[in-house]
Amino acid sequence: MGNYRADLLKDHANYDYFYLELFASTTWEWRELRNIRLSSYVYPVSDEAIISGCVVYFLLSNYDILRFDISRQISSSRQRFLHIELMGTVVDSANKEESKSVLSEKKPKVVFVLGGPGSGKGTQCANIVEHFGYTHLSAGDLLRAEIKSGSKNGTMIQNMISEGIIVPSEVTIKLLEKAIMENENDKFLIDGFPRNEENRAAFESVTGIIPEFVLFFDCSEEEMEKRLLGRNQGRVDDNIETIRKRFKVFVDSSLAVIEYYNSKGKVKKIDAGKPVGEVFEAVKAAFAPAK
Ligand SMILES: Nc1ncnc2c1ncn2[C@@H]1O[C@H](COP(=O)(O)OP(=O)(O)O)[C@@H](O)[C@H]1O
Ligand SMILES: Nc1ccn([C@@H]2O[C@H](COP(=O)(O)OP(=O)(O)O)[C@@H](O)[C@H]2O)c(=O)n1
Repeated sequence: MGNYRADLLKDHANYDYFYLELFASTTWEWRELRNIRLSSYVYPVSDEAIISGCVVYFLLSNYDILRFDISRQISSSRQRFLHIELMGTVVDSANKEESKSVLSEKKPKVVFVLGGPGSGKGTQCANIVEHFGYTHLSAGDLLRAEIKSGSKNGTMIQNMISEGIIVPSEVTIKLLEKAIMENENDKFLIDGFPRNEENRAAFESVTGIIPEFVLFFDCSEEEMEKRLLGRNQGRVDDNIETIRKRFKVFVDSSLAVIEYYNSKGKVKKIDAGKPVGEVFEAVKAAFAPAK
């Protein structure tokens, strides 16, 4: 059981600050815990905590469990520290092993399609399917279908999409694996995944799949915002407040994935700010066999 504050100090990445309100039924007082600092890579999965005595447990998006011991709040004259510990990770190891063997037998060819929200990933994937015979798997569509199916993860996924937060990898990877296994095709466009380093590393280790290449749709926020506000598909996250959060998540978490694949020479960057037809000309060139 590591000390979470110590972990955070080692990590110089971005932090997000959370606010917690607790009702002390003995004193009938609300206690406010401000500025709970978590690395931006993780988020509380839901606002439901498990409480036992003076200890509050939260499940985080990377399946770590965060433990707050309210009775061990340390005060100094200027600052108040909260005693926070990381409790270890929830891992579905049996399932991981099973899926690895199944997918590694199939050995599908995979192209990741990445880019900011509204950069035109879905639009161009439809064109690629028609011209190059791939099957399109949109991570966002699979998650939305999971909500509709009434799955036990539905509420958690719904909350995270409404906030523009990235759903834990285990959930998304299972949906992708299932979709790949259920389809006879062996060529897949995976759109909107991996969206952070956790997504990327977990997908590689669970499935053993390395993408052929990564198509990156590069587009200005101004243009993406205009497109999302005009998309009109009734999506809960296509409102200005959530759009801004999604842009932040893209810059803070998703760009790192593109940089990783760029360092491996796998990124094909497309200027996605142009009209649909022009973007598709560039996409076609990216799929053409190298001469
Ligand atoms: N090149 C483009 N120029 C103008 N509008 C576009 C272009 N590509 C897509 N769109 C529109 O922008 C919106 C977002 O596109 P979409 O393909 O759904 O993006 P993403 O899958 O990256 O979120 C849609 O309404 C789509 O019709
Ligand atoms: N790999 C992924 C893909 C999407 N998502 C969630 O689904 C939302 C919508 O993703 P999307 O790919 O359908 O849409 P865009 O944001 O690209 O327009 C994201 O904001 C995330 O909340 C996720 O958690 N993990």
